[in-house]
Amino acid sequence: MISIKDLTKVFKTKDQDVLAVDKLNLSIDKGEIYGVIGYSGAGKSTFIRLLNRLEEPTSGEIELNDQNLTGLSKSKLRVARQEIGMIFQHFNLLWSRTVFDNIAFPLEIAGVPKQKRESRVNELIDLVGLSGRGKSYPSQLSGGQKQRVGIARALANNPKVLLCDEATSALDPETTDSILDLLVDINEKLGLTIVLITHEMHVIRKICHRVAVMESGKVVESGDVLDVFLHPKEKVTKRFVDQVMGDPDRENSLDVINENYRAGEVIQLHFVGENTNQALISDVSRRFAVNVNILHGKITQTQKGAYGTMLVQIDGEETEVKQAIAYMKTTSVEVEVSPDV
Ligand SMILES: Nc1ncnc2c1ncn2[C@@H]1O[C@H](COP(=O)(O)OP(=O)(O)OP(=O)(O)O)[C@@H](O)[C@H]1O
Repeated sequence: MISIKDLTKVFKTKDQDVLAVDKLNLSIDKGEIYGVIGYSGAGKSTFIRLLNRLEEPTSGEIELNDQNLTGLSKSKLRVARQEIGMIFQHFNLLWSRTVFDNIAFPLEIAGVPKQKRESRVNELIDLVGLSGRGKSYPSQLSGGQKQRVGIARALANNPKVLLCDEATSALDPETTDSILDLLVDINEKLGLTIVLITHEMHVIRKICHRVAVMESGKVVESGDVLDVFLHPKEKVTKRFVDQVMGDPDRENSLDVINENYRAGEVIQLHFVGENTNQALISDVSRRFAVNVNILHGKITQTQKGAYGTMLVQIDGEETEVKQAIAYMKTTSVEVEVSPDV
């Protein structure tokens, strides 16, 4: 659906050239929610703005449904852009227009006749859960409601792709969740492809099917969200996974654990599925003469199912402990022996 090849953006400033996006390659499937995560300065905003040519690429190609966006003239680009909606961190609404008129704006530009416009806007207002608020002005709305207007406006011309530029970063956690639920809802109802950028792993965890991790303008790691949670390869990815799974007291607790549980081995299990770990622990206790003590654990839900980590102490005769760990490693549960403190 979207194919990005060697996409590069260099900003030329007075003092220096800044390589914001560096030969980035990515392929995004129709109907998926694709998240791009990275710390500040990684190049995420530049990347997403390149996708609809709000920013002109220095080199590389972007294909949307086999149409090369990078080669299009201004007039053809205007038409192609109707396939791509976008929402922003600070909503970018027109403050002097009502909710209804904000949503109608792109339809006016596209030359949709008044009557059709009205029914489409009303449909969109219902879709995003703003029924009865059509006559309100943006200043009379909460942050979450403003973003709902942004979403309705972005969907007005029936785009195939929705780009989300840190769409929930200005919202509190509860409102963030309600906007993320709305994005999943429209992804499922309309089969809309969503590309989002964020610095919050919670957003990736909650709604994305796949994720790419960006650092210094490049994608350093990508894959299915659950896979990335289960096998993060890069240091930066591990830090993002820790945003969701990490316990603020983990370091202290590991110190204490290492002090207090000197016998046997302390291991960390990473697993997919709610019950996988319980099944494994009872299985191991039955098969081997060991005690399994659960020290700490956390399970979180992703779009593709549950992911969890658990810290356990395996205690018993050395050979039994070794055999138990060797057995655990043959299962679908990922085993990390002597996790870092
Ligand atoms: N218009 C510009 N002119 C010059 N340099 C720019 C411009 N826009 C972005 N950059 C630089 O490009 C790099 C990537 O910035 P970008 O805003 O894309 O990162 P980001 O991951 O979105 O970070 P943030 O979340 O802080 O916006 C940074 O070094 C930034 O200073």
